Amino acid sequence: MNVAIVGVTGYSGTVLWRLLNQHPNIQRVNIYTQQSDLTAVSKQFNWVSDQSINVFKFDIADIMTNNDAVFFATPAGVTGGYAAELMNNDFPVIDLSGDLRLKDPAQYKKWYHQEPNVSHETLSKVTYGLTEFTAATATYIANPGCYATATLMGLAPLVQERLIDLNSVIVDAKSGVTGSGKKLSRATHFVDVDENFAMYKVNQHQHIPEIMQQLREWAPDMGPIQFATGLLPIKRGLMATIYAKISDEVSDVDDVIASAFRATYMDKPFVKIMDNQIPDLRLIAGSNFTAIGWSYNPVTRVVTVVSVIDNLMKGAAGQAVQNFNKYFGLSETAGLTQLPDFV
Ligand SMILES: NC(=O)C1=CN([C@@H]2O[C@H](COP(=O)(O)OP(=O)(O)OC[C@H]3O[C@@H](n4cnc5c(N)ncnc54)[C@H](OP(=O)(O)O)[C@@H]3O)[C@@H](O)[C@H]2O)C=CC1
Ligand SMILES: CC(=O)N[C@@H](CCC(=O)OP(=O)(O)O)C(=O)O
Repeated sequence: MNVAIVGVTGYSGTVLWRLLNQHPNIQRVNIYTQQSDLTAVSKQFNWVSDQSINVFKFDIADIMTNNDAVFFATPAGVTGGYAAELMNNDFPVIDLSGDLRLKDPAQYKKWYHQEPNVSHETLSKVTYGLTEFTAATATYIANPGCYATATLMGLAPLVQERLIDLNSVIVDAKSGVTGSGKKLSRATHFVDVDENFAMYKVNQHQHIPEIMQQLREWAPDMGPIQFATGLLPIKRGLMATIYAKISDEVSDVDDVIASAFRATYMDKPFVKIMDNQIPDLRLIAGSNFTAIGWSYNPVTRVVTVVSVIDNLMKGAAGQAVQNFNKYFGLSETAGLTQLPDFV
């Protein structure tokens, strides 16, 4: 198969390039860019690759003619303008941006602070590609946000099995700096990040509506969540710490929680259930794994669930490849067998 990447010089685009070049079912990776100097783009990669680096001017018609699928690793605001054309041509798209994740354009305007340029009808045809839970059936797959992925995976069994008070969820999530992309900003300057820890977008993060949208599919009476995000002084890794009150009706709580997590993720190759061991970021660094552990406090009846991912792998490029594999009926793990770096 031939695949296209748009946004290859960004952090998740670069990781995607590496994964797709090592994918057993992909013969050729074509890069498309809005940059005028195509040689400069190819130089980022050609020193490590014996194969020629194929870089082309961004052109939707060319992408559809010469590829079997396209991955967009572009900032919010780019894919909305091309989505309808790609869908009308039934061309498979895996979109890493947040442009088509929310079904309601008004929500996009509110949380992304941009005019939505996608219709309700187009949005209704998109698959939200949380790979462990959603069948990638539509040609247009919206890859979930990094915080949304870790949070939803940590909450899924608790919400689906109604083990918790649906109005009691508090999430405290933290990410490495690659999560904020390659563009320079004051908040991600080395001097501000190094040996520091800062909260940001508290109660205002754009993944809140995406998380709520999915939680309400699992439990229509799901209450609002409290959601905070912080910037860790590391490059990669994301931890969502989730607090929720266990429902009064649940007894044998430790066993019930363990059974729910094990049943939900029983046959999922990229999910590691740690039970009462709390995972850290090194466990999953550089891999597509999600590791989930928890601790139940019988005094307060609160469970603390910790869900960790590599933001550029399961949080972006890795899950995008997993969505690609599922859409094309390939082995779910194809191209994704990297073990964690551990150190
Ligand atoms: N970083 C992360 O951990 C995660 C990121 N995401 C999402 O994935 C997407 C990419 O993220 P990330 O890699 O961090 O982004 P970066 O900011 O690092 O890179 C984005 C790339 O997109 C291309 N680009 C920039 N502006 C435009 C434009 N106007 N039109 C077309 N292409 C453009 C550029 O690549 P080029 O010049 O090569 O074309 C650029 O390098 C974003 O939507 C982000 O929100 C989702 C989950 C996690
Ligand atoms: C550390 C950091 O800044 N992370 C980014 C997450 C990027 C992302 O996934 O945002 P999209 O919804 O556009 O895909 C943030 O908090 O906005």
